[in-house]
Amino acid sequence: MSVNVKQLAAEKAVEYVKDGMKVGLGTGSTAYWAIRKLGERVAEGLKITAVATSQASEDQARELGIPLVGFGDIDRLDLTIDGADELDGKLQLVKGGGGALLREKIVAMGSERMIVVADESKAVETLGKFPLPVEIVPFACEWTLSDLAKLGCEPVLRRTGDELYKSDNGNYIADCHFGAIHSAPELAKALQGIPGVVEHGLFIGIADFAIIGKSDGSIEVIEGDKHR
Ligand SMILES: O=C[C@H](O)[C@H](O)[C@H](O)COP(=O)(O)O
Repeated sequence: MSVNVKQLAAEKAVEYVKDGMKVGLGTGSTAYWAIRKLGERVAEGLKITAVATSQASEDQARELGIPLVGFGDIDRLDLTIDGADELDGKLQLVKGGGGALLREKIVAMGSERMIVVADESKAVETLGKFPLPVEIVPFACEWTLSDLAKLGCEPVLRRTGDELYKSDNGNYIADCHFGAIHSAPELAKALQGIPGVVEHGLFIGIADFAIIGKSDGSIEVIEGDKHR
């Protein structure tokens, strides 16, 4: 029987959730399994409150009866569990394949701890094979795309069918094909200098550790280089 590596990693991470915790719910096909498991534990009596990083995760949590709170009702979270599109040995991440990077970054940075859950295909030596998602405002997006291209990438506006994709925040996502990213901090700084950029999918020094599910049924833990 083949192992569901995403489920394996996600369910391991949920073991870190304890009674009374305020939890950030990630987005994507791996976070989905974490939310599902949390729903089971809540049904068994686990007492937590949660915030979600996307409409999809919020809907899933609500269906499962996970108690959701507004951001005005809490200041910080204890733990966020979220997926990643790529992660390297320093636990620098590329996120945003599902378009949720802005909310994910707000939630992860407002958490005492962030656990990344992923399958082994996400662990890479050098970031950049997965095009870096960058959330940009629709206003003057052509200029923003041209500023992004000057950083050495080919930016492509994400689409859903014939329509331009819009994030939960009403913004566009530019998928930026940089190739190998040799200095993520330098690139992050340059991206932050572009006025039309709302946020980018590089998560540096944010995650505490990653739980990687492997097809042989084992898990690997990668410790982060957290400096926040
Ligand atoms: O915007 C989406 C998120 O950053 C996801 O956590 C990321 O794309 C990984 O998703 P998945 O677990 O589906 O590969």
